[in-house]
Amino acid sequence: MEANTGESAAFVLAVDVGNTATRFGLLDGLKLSASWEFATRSRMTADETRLEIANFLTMLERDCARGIVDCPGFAPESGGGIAAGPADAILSSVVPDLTDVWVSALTIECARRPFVVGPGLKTGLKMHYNDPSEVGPDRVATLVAAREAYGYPLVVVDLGTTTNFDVLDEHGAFAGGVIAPGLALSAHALAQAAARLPVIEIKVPSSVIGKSTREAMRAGVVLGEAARIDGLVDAIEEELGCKARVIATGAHAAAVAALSERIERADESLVLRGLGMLFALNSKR
Ligand SMILES: Nc1ncnc2c1ncn2[C@@H]1O[C@H](COP(=O)(O)OP(=O)(O)O)[C@@H](O)[C@H]1O
Ligand SMILES: CC(C)(COP(=O)(O)O)[C@@H](O)C(=O)NCCC(=O)O
Ligand SMILES: [K+]
Repeated sequence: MEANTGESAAFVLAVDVGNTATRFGLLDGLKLSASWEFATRSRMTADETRLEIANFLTMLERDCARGIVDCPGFAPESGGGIAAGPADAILSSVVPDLTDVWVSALTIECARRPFVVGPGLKTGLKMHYNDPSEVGPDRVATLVAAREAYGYPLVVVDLGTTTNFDVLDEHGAFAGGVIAPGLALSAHALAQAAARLPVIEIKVPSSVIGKSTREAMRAGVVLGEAARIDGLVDAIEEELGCKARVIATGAHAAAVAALSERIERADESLVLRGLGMLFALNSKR
């Protein structure tokens, strides 16, 4: 097998393994041309993982041919597609049990080892965490893209399995952050702990004073999340000693951004774009 020489292929496959969802991105340089998401399973064989990669690439070829995805170089008729690549990949996994299986599958599918975000990979980000190896690689990739797009000081609120806040200080360094239960997790915790509380769908309630069990729970979970974000952002700014821009990302970003006073906008593809930037940074000689 070829070693990863840093000689770049035309396309880079980015993989973001989250606790709830796994995302693929097809990167054409720093441009995210296409993405695809599927539910993370707690156990997957290397063969099943290869199948997910193959499915994504096959679907991309079809979508390019149909003009659904605008990535001309990936279309088989222009010499792109599966036969031509991608020969390079970069992985972020916050599920340690799945990391090895993804590395094996990507190594086989791309014929060289993928870059893995973690200790040893250049990020260009100064980390003020007691043990920087503790920081989730998704947070690192998110911040790399967010810093480029929005500058600093900055707070990125990632509304996924957890609601985590990633803070860039006035020098653009990772100052640390906050990890709180995510929206679905909060809703499930309520249902699990109290016999009369149902599992609710995450939706914005029509009023903060709930007139039914479900509406009251939605106020607690969804409106509560927005209030928590606004309150914590104020506290973060106080501790930083300066004002910061606030961007939301993750599955629930758009819904919560609309409810928050402090979130300026939702930007869902930060992790995948950050992976593209990290790939570029590390494949340069
Ligand atoms: N197919 C799905 N299955 C379960 N949860 C989903 C699904 N699609 C969206 N969600 C919601 O998205 C959240 C996960 O968001 P995401 O940003 O993908 O997180 P992660 O990066 O942690 O996997 C879940 O907590 C849930 O509320
Ligand atoms: C904070 C996280 C659980 C977020 O994961 P996600 O919600 O995206 O699945 C993940 O980044 C993680 O496991 N981090 C390690 C702990 C830390 O960053 O301090
Ligand atoms: K998250």
